Amino acid sequence: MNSSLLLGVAIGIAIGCASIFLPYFSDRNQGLNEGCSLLPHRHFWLYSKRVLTPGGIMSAAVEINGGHIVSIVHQNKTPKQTKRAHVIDYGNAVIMPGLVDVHVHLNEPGRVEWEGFVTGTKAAAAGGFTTLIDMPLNSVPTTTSKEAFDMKVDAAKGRLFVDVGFWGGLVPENALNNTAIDELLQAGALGLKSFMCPSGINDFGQTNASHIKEALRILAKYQRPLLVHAEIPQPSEDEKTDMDISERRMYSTYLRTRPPSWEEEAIKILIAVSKDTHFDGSKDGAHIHIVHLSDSSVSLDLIKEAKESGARISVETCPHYLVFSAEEISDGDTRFKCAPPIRDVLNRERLWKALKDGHIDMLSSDHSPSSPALKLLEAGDFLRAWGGISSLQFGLPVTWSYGQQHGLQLEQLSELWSQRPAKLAGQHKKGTIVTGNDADIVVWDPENEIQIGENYTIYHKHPITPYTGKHLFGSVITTFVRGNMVYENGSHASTACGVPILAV
Ligand SMILES: NC(=O)N[C@H]1NC(=O)NC1=O
Ligand SMILES: [Zn+2]
Ligand SMILES: [Zn+2]
Repeated sequence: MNSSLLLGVAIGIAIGCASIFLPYFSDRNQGLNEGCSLLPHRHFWLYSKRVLTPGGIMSAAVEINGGHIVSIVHQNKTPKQTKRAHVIDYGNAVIMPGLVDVHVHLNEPGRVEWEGFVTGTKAAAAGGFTTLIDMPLNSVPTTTSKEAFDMKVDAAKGRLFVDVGFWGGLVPENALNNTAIDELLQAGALGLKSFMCPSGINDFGQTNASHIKEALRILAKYQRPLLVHAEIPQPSEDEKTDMDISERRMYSTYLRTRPPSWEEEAIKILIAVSKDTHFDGSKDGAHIHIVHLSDSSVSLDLIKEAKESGARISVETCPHYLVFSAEEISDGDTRFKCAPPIRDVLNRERLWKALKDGHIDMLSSDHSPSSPALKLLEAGDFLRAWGGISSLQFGLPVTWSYGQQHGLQLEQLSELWSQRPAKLAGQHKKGTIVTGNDADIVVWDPENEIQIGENYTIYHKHPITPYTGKHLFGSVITTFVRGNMVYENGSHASTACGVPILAV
């Protein structure tokens, strides 16, 4: 045999072997970045008797390849394991879209002692969240310029266990500067966020109607939303400046300082502003999203009316407004301090009704922790403590457990936590289990009982939370982000392979 023939035979054998083993190799290795996933496969099937799809909950197998959902097969049996694709049979556990939280304060760079990309996204993964959208405060600098935005994205690289997008900040300093806003949006901000009252952070000032109107003009062009903390301080008759600590410890004092009229006034102005946002003949208009609605009375009625008359307005509420009530908050227990405040039981029950009836579009955590000292737990001073509740990891079991008592179906819960928030953030490949979408999935057991406490690992930077001691239903088994198994039963992937999501 001459040498060229020998070479030909050798190549032939090599190709033959490769084609026999190629499917196996490609499954194990193609696109697989060591450490990103607890599962050494890129091509696999997830099977369970309860897969939540837009067509309902069904017994099905979901095929995942290269980070995407490539098929969904309605079947009553687990698929056969092949050399090409690995199969995980989750039995009766629920397979549903990973949760998307559009309102999280990760506080990095600059205030990593409050929370951070690593701790926050590990908590998210353990709670079944696959995408977070980070607020432009309380990091240092606040995300109000292109430079600050680029710093934020740089700080996030290699530190994310789930995917994270970013809202830019709208403040008086940039609101009337079209170039600055353009640059922020071109850098990749998914939309803007502003406050109509003091934010608690010095370099994030409050905006007025003119600032908001000017920003909406630019946002409409990009078709990205403006998120607004809708409270405007109202003059009050019993405003006292000389309260002693015993008065400042009372929850009723704090509640009186931020009445529903603050929310009402802001929402009235936003509705008025939103009426004419069809700038330059644009037919879609700008989108205003009201964050963390607490008042379910006049404020909610105003929103309902505006929506009925065609305004492009959406609204979120948070688990703490749905679970707790003013009546049960002990004086001095500043773990419950947030803004707007948690109101009475009647208010809470009306929020549930609005959620069930579809008047509230989505849920978000408003996870806004601080370092423990700032919560002033010892003094219990409600007026001076940091306002913000730490809760990111518990969103799913909390809203499922209390939602069940209020007749909320699993399909509705998934719309509120995944489908609608993904849409708000412009993430059309996320939020639903459909062919072609990112394989962002949570597998969980809705019947399993847990207690937030000693035997429950909290991954937030600080464990301080008003949910401590709560008995809940629902435990997360596995979380997949773009096909990477980033969390399973108490373990995270060794490498942080979540990516910063930039608007294009
Ligand atoms: N700055 C900040 O995170 N504030 C948040 N905390 C809170 O309770 N409401 C908010 O808007
Ligand atoms: Zn807010
Ligand atoms: Zn917030």
